[in-house]
Amino acid sequence: MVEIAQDAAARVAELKREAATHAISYIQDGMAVGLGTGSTAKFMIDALGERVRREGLKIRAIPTSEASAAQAQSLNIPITNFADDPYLDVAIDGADEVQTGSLFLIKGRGGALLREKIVAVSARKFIVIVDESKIVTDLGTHMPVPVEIIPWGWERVENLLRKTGAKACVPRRNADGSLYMTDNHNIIIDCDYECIKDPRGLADHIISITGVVDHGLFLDITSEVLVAGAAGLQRLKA
Ligand SMILES: O=C[C@H](O)[C@H](O)[C@H](O)COP(=O)(O)O
Repeated sequence: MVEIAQDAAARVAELKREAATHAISYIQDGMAVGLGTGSTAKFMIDALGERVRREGLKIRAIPTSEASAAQAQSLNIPITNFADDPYLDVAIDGADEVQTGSLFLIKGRGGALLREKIVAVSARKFIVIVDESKIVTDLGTHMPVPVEIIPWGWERVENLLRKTGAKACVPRRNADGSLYMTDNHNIIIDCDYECIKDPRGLADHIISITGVVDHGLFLDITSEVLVAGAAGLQRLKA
């Protein structure tokens, strides 16, 4: 039983690596690049670091989390900022769910949704890299929508989030029971909708709540999705 689970996890990791490896072919000398967060983005940053090392690829990067920044620095990928690079040529990131057709996403399982969204909307091209298990017909099927909120008065915001149609709203916690803190020193409420029929309406409702900083619905942002699956690599375009 344990071995079967390990095999399945290894297969998924291989697919993530495949999507990540294809994505870095979009990156060329001189580009400013957004670096995502999570296990798929980690493969992408590793592969990018390898191109910097072997080919002398000259790029500048804005990472979407402290973890991705540390990884990029360890691989000698130069870091830039929005003062020097207000627009990025391309950003590459993973996702928790991708809706077929619309290419709307749920992101933020790793807690990096806010910086990820800032980077994604600042990029001329936003490339999403996933294994095929992330593709859904309706958002919310497998994942809750993470909502980043300021810590002060969070219980009030949680109450209001329950009124957005969520079946459950759960503050994210660390293993020791303390509230999980994002890199921006905010907290996250995971809202489970089971099946989101009106993503735009829901996004508008959530963002209208004072105290909400942002949410993990990424609508009308994605340029292309690279999906690695058993049958090979598929490119979904907006
Ligand atoms: O906050 C985390 C991000 O949105 C990740 O990109 C997302 O959770 C996908 O992560 P993974 O590539 O590990 O499945």
